[in-house]
Amino acid sequence: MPESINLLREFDDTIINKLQESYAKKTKIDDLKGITISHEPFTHCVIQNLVSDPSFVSELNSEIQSKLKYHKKNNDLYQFHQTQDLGKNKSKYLSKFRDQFLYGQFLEFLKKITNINLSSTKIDVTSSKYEFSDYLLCHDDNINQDQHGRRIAFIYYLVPEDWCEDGSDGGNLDLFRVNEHFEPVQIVKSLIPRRNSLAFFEVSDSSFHQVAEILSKNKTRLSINGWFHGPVNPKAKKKTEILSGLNSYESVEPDIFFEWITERYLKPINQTGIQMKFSSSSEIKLDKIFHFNISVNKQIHILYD
Ligand SMILES: O=C(O)CCC(=O)C(=O)O
Ligand SMILES: [Fe+2]
Repeated sequence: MPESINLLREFDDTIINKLQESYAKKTKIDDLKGITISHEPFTHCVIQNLVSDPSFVSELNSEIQSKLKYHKKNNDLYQFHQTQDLGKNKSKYLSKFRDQFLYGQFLEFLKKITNINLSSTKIDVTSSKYEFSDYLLCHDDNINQDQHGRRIAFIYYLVPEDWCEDGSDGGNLDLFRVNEHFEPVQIVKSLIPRRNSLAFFEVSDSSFHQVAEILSKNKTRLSINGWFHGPVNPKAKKKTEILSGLNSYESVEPDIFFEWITERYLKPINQTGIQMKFSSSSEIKLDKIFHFNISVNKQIHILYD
């Protein structure tokens, strides 16, 4: 195994400057040493042939498929398999990819191109596996955060070499245009995953995307993906959606709140656990959160009063 893995071939300053300029001025770059930057529907970048050593790519591919544990994720918004956060995983190739590449060369590259002061201590990393009929419906990756949060989403693809270029295997990363209310309205770009390529984009209130359903019955869409963190872009702060006529939670009297919520959710220790789980997996299921004796009518009355 090589001592260090190289992000692409070496980049000289002329290339870095061109990429920086394209990112800042929203001009298009089409295949500059395998790198493409486009701004429709939102700024995104694809780097082909990311890791220069092909044997590293196949070792990494076999290692994650044989050593990592994938858990089924399934609800009405998605269906695929994913590992836990791999921040502390010690597998040989994966840890090299994470520590030398993501926390090293690639972080420096991203900071220069995007001009964002990305954190050098917090990168979320997981691996995802999509098989026949799996999908991930439209979402923006943008979760409410105060000071620090997800800034750059990245996906490194380890699909088989023969993943169809015409889209017939499915699994495109579809990008949506938003309307004036920042609602996703239409797919205007579809990125076909390619082995050893990496896509990244800035997380914002308009970065809506989805993984289209996998159509291939025998190919696996494997990836290493996650988020680089940094100071939250104030412009990307999500507006809290309050349905018209629906009271905001601040207007619910404390007494009513305590009457509703079951005791276990009021214990600080449980709240800390919930917060940690939610921060790491961005989702949580809270069983029996309301007392049974609170009637549906009463709930509706309080909400819509
Ligand atoms: O795999 C991809 O192309 C995108 C994955 C994604 O959007 C996510 O995991 O949030
Ligand atoms: Fe996403």
